[in-house]
Amino acid sequence: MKIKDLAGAAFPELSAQLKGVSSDIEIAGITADSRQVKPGDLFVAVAGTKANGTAYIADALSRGAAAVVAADSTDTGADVPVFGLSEPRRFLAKAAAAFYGRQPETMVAVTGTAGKTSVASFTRQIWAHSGLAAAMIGTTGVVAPGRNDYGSLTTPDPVSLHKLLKELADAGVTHAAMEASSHGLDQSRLDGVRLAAAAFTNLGRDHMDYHPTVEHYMASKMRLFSTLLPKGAPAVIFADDQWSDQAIAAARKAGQDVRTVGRKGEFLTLKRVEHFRHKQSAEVHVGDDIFEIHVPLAGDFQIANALVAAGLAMSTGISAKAAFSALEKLQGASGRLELVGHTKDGALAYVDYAHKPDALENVLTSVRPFTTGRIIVVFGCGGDRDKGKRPIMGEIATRLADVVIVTDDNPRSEVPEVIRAEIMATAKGATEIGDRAEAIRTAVGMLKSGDTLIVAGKGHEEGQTIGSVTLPFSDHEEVRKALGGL
Ligand SMILES: CC(=O)N[C@H]1[C@@H](OP(=O)(O)OP(=O)(O)OC[C@H]2O[C@@H](n3ccc(=O)[nH]c3=O)[C@H](O)[C@@H]2O)O[C@H](CO)[C@@H](O)[C@@H]1O[C@H](C)C(=O)N[C@@H](C)C(=O)N[C@H](CCC(=O)O)C(=O)O
Ligand SMILES: Nc1ncnc2c1ncn2[C@@H]1O[C@H](COP(=O)(O)OP(=O)(O)OP(=O)(O)O)[C@@H](O)[C@H]1O
Ligand SMILES: N[C@H](CCC[C@H](N)C(=O)O)C(=O)O
Ligand SMILES: [Mg+2]
Repeated sequence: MKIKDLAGAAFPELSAQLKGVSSDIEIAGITADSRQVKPGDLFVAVAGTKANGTAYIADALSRGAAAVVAADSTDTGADVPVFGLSEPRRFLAKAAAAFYGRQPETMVAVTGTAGKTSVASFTRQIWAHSGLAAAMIGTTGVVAPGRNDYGSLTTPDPVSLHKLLKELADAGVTHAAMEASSHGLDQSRLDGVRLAAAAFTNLGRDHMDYHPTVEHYMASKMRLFSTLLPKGAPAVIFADDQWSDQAIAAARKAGQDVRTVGRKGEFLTLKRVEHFRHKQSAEVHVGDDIFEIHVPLAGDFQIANALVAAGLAMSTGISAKAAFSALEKLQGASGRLELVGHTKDGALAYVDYAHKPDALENVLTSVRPFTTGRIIVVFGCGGDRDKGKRPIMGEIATRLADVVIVTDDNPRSEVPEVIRAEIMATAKGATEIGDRAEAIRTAVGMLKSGDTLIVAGKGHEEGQTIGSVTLPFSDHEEVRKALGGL
């Protein structure tokens, strides 16, 4: 593809700079990582959290880059043009979209602190229930007809993302739901995606290592409405969160068709909810119609997620009736309050991905109504991530559970004992067991009839990162092994 076609109408700033021979430069590929440059590639130098890509222009050139885009145009002395653009990350996304050229025709994105993976997964399931070839892209990876790949980032970098979207479109996928993380939005990872609708779930404390303030965190999330979703497109917003009004205001300001869902929702109004052990039923009003919905999952928050997903599906052509009937067969996203097994006398063991305060609070509150005995929780906090959440989570665990075991999550480059001590500081009466497998065995061994065990923080993850090494580890497997050994 020629660089002039890549720039095209999508990036007038670059088109304006292209003249003469440089506009005919043939681009073989695009990357923002100099180490991945192959001869003929376009290297886009972006500023990151650890390094600035401009420092690697020389490296990219030595590997055969055909052109470079950076924040400033500089003369490299080499026979390769360096185009200066004010927003290289945004260009990277637009260029990747143009380079790969195709995406599933109908795409939606969901943002929020908690519930993104669940909503993306439920939306895919509702579409699939209506016979559509549907996919989801998020924390748990990629799920599409005939495809289930484990993932690493919640929102992939733009080059991987658009390569994936083309693959999905080529494989016949027409509908895709993706997660928009605050990092992804802030770093313009999905600026090249054409969205038919978008959603907001809620805002809580997370990623305060990355965002200087909560307002910055919220503003990053709001880019989904203010910058990415086209004017007039449906914006599905969960109405019962304390940040809902701000999200509604952002979407209204951007001229979108705001559709609120929840108890205060006007598009889908939640009336009555009944919680059972493994399922919930609710009454939902849609205009003048009243529906009884049944969701075969535990956890109050799953009703909220199900409504947001139904709102997205209905905003992309699915009828209310079809959306709600699909909810009856919903499968939870892997590791989201997932019942992994039970003891012989019926104590339940769940694996959950709560790794931030609100999520932990929600999950522990959700299991209380059906726990006649004790709630036992095993959790830790990841290293190299927001340290401020550790004491908050310690307090929540001891307030809402009866037995708390503090263990390791992914310590990464941090000293595990230090992370645990920061949690233990507020977790009065908690037991500390660093080895996660041993912590799970101990907790399972304590279970008596009526108890509920929550192993929180790692959900679907299949490894544990200690230092720079990731060893195979699965909470599911450890819980099953421990239950089997009883
Ligand atoms: C903090 C963060 O978001 N980092 C992501 C970001 O890296 P960065 O921009 O900070 O990179 P950097 O190391 O400062 O380097 C700057 C630039 O120089 C380039 N470089 C660097 C070295 C070199 O030799 N040559 C070179 O060209 C890099 O490729 C990069 O383009 O861009 C990279 C490429 O897209 C990502 O891989 C990387 O994710 C790291 C691995 C990460 O852990 N991210 C997490 C925090 C994350 O994004 N999480 C969110 C939210 C999760 C949730 O749901 O809660 C997610 O969407 O997954
Ligand atoms: N709507 C919700 N409100 C509050 N807590 C929720 C909600 N949905 C899920 N949770 C909690 O958050 C955890 C993660 O859920 P999910 O994976 O769907 O969210 P996410 O936004 O994708 O999270 P992440 O950013 O970590 O990928 C769940 O295991 C549960 O504990
Ligand atoms: N996407 C999140 C996942 C955190 C999961 C938790 N197990 C941890 O390692 O902290 C992050 O990278 O911050
Ligand atoms: Mg997620």
